[in-house]
Amino acid sequence: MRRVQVLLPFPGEGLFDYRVPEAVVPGQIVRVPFGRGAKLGIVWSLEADPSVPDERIKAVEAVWQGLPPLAAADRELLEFTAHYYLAPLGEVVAAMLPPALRRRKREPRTAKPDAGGSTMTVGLLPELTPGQRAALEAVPREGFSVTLLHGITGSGKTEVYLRLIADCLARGRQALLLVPEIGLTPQLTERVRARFSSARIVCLHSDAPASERSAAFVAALRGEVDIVLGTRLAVFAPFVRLGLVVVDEEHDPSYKQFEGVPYSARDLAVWRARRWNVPIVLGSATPSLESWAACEAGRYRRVALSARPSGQPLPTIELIDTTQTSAEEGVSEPLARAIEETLGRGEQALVFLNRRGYAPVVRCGHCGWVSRCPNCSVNLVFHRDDGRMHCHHCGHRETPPRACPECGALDLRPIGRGTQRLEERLQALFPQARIARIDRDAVKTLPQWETLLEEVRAGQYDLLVGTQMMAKGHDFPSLTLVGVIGADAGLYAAEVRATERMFQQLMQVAGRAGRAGAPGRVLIQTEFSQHPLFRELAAHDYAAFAGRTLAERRALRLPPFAFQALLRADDEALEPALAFLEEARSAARSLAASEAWPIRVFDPVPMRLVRLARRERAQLLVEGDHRPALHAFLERWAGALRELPHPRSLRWRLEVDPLET
Ligand SMILES: Nc1ncnc2c1ncn2[C@@H]1O[C@H](COP(=O)(O)OP(=O)(O)OP(=O)(O)O)[C@@H](O)[C@H]1O
Ligand SMILES: [Zn+2]
Repeated sequence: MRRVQVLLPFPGEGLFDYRVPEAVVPGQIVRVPFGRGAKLGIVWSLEADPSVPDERIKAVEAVWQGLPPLAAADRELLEFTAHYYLAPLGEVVAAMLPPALRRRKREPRTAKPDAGGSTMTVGLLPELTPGQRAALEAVPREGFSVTLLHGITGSGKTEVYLRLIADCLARGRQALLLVPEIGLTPQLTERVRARFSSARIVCLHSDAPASERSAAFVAALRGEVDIVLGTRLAVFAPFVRLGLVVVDEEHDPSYKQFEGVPYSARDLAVWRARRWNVPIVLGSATPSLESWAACEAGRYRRVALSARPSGQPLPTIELIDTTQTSAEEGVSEPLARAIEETLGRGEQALVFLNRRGYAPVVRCGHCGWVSRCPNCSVNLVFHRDDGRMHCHHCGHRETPPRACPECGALDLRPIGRGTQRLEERLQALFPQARIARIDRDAVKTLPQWETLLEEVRAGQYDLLVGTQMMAKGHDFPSLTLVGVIGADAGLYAAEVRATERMFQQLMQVAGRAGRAGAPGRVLIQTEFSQHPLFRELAAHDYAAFAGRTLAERRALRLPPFAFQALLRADDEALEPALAFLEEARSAARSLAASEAWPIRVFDPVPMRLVRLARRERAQLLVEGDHRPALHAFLERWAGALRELPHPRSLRWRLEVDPLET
C-alpha cells in the first residue's frame, strides 16, 4: 500500500494522508473514512508526510475508478482560488464538489454511451448584421485572449455567443457560458437549447435540484458535456477539452460570491481561459469599469456592437425634474400622461422602482419614532400583502403597533414608497389597466417567474411595476415606455461603485423599451437633472460615463487603479470587533513598513450597516497600487491574523477585491 495526500471538503486546509491499495493518479476521486463517517475527496499529491506512523493512516474506502481524474488545469484552478482569495483549500474544493455527490456512498454508474452529436441545429439562422459579422471576425478562436463585447442593449450579443459556441463545438471542444442569474433569464437557456438541440448541455446553478447538480458534475468530469451553462458556481465545473468561455452581462454583481470563499466568477473565468489557453468573451451593454479600463490599457480587446438588428434606434431618454414638477404620490404629471398615451396605443409601459414593499418605514407623526429592526441597523419595511413590517436583511417580521411605542400617539404612517404603493397609485390613476408587479415578493419561484414572463410577452398586462429584476436582459416586444422613479439614491452614496451601478441599471432598464416595432421612450424622474451622469445616459454614451468616472477614480486612486482587500470582523458587540481590527492594523502597519511598494492601511470603522442579524460589524480596508505586492503583503498579514487571539464569539474574514467597501 502506498500513501497519498487527499483533499477533502473541510473548513480548513483539507489535506489528509491516506493509504491506497491501487495505483492512483492525482485528481482521482476517492471516498475516505473521516471521523465517524466518510467523505468524498480528490487525490491531491502522491507525496505524503513520511513522519506520520503507518498505523495512524487509514486506508481509502474506495477509489472511484470509473471517473476520470480531475484535470491538472482544474486542480490548479482550486489552488489558484485558494491562493488568490487567501482561503483554505478545503473550503475551495467544497465549492466545486456538489453536496449530493459528496453524500453518495457508491460511485455513480457509467452513463449509457451518448451519441453526443454536438452540431448546431441547422434551421433558419438569422442573417448576421454587419456588426455581428465584424465581432465574430474579431474574436480569435484559438489561444488565450480576452474580448470585451460591448454591445448596446438589444444589439444581438447572444447571437454572437451562439455562433462562437457553434464554432467551438464544431472543433470538438467544450464551451462554458456563464450568466448572472439563470432564473431571471430563462429565455437565454431556451435559446441555447433550441440552437444546439443535439448537444449535451448541462445547467449548473444553486437552485437546481441537488441530484441534477451532482449528475452534471459527473457528466462534465467524464467529458460527456458540450456546453456548461450556469451561474457563478459553474466556474468550477470540470472540463476535459474546454475551448471557449463566455461571460454574459459581465458587469453583474451576482458574479461575486459573498458567502464562504468570496470569489469573483468573472475573474476566475478569465484565469481559467488563460490556463486552458482559450479565448474568453465578456459581454455587456454596460461593462464593469474594471473591464473597460483593461481595454484602455490594452490588456483586453474591445469589440463594439452599436446597432440593433431590428434597425430600431435606442429609446429617447428624457428627464423629469422633480424640483420643478411635483410628483404626486411618486408619479409626476408628464410620466402619467406618457403612460396614458402608451396604453392608449395598446403598448406596454414599465415603471421601474428599485424598492420592494409598500413603504420603507413606518413613522410616528407626533414624536418621529420610526420602525427599526431589533436585529439590524435598518428600518422595517411595511408590506401591504400581509400587513406586517419586514426586515429586508434578516427576515424579521412584526405587526405594526396600533399606537406609537414611544409616545402612545395614534399617528403611525407608512412613509415613502415601494413597489406595492406605486402599484396602488398606478391602479388608481389607470383603473382599466392590467398591472403586474414584478419583484421578489410577487415572484417567488422559477415556474411563477417563467409564467409571468410569458404572460407579459403575450400582452396580458398593460402596465408593469418592477424592481431590478426587470433590468436584466429581457426582450418584451410591446414594451415601449419605461418610467424611472427614485433613482437618485445612487448619485451621492459613499460606495465607490454606487454611480457605476446606478448607470448600469438605468441603461439596462432603459434598454427594455422599444426593442421591436414602435420606438421606445424613457422618462426618468430626478432632482438632479444637471448631473453629468444623466447627460451621458440620455446620449447613450457609456464611453463618456466610463471615461469621466475612470478619470475620477484614477485621481482618487480608487479601483481599478488601486487594489483593495477588506478585513471584516463581527461579534455580539462592536468593541471586540473594533479591538480585533486595531490589533490587525498594528500587525498590518509593521508588515507594510517592510514592503517595497506602499500599502495603505486605513482605520478600523464600523460598517455602514453596522448591525446585521444581531451581530455588530466593523471593517478595515487596505490598499495597494500594485497587485502582486498587495498580494504578497496579504499573505503575510493573513498568517499574522491567524495567530491573533480573539474572543470565541468573534468571526473575521478577509475579502480580496471587495465590490462594496
Ligand atoms: N442577426 C439578427 N437578425 C435579426 N434579429 C436578430 C439578429 N441577432 C439578434 N436578433 C434579435 O434581436 C433581439 C435582441 O438580441 P439579443 O437578445 O441577443 O440582444 P442583447 O445584445 O443580448 O441585448 P441585451 O443586452 O439588451 O440583453 C432578439 O430578439 C434577437 O432574436
Ligand atoms: Zn433585521
